[in-house]
Amino acid sequence: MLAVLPLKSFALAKSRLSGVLDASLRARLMRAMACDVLEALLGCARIKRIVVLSDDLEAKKLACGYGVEWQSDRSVSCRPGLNGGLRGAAINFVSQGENAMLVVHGDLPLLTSGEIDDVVSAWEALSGPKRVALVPSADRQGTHIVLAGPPDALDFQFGPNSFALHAAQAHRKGLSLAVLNLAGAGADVDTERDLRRLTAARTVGAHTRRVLPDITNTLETSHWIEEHVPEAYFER
Ligand SMILES: Nc1nc2c(ncn2[C@@H]2O[C@H](COP(=O)(O)OP(=O)(O)OP(=O)(O)O)[C@@H](O)[C@H]2O)c(=O)[nH]1
Ligand SMILES: O=C(O)[C@H](O)COP(=O)(O)O
Repeated sequence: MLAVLPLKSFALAKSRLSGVLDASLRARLMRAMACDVLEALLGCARIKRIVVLSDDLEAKKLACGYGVEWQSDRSVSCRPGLNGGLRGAAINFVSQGENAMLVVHGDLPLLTSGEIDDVVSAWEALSGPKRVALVPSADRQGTHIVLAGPPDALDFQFGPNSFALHAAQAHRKGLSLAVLNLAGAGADVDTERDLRRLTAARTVGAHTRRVLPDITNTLETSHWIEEHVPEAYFER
């Protein structure tokens, strides 16, 4: 099984956390989560090929360090963004004879090799020429994992409401579909609320766990400021 880990530039990642974490801590967090996801993929025996898809040279270095492949968005697609890059990569994988493609997002620090294995098993249990397994976010708005066979079976529609869009597309195209609700894979890190959940979680990946003390400190400091420094003190 081929797995693709798409990564936006670490310096630009997690922009929705810019109100709570500074740029350097956001980049460290994203890098750590990507390492944990890569290690979960490497720990799953059924994953035989891993490709990091990113225009970021730091992500390229990370891929090389783990001995996995790297492809740039730009080299596989002229359409910018996550969906364009994944579509271009999928078309190339079809021409290379790959029969399926597992897309796993990089901001899933609770993901385990066992959950990846569950997704592959659910997909393998489907019948029909075109099969798709989806793992939605815990709130069922986003999609965190897609396993599509053949790789171009689904047009990727990551963005707002992506789970409903992916499921509706699969239905419209007559694809066999499996949906898995998974605790680790369902938990990404986009908002301050997600960060607070992450600091309280028990089974966080080892790399992300090492960044948590600094995140906890930052959250506690901003909480202290909110409690003790009245809004009126801030210059407008
Ligand atoms: N290759 C590639 N990966 C991307 C791109 N945009 C997002 N990703 C990756 O797709 C996955 C899901 O991304 P998001 O949840 O939107 O994360 P994000 O873009 O860092 O978060 P925000 O900046 O807060 O929107 C993560 O692994 C990202 O690194 C892109 O343009 N190209
Ligand atoms: O579906 C998506 O676009 C991404 O996975 C982000 O999902 P989210 O809504 O859980 O952030």
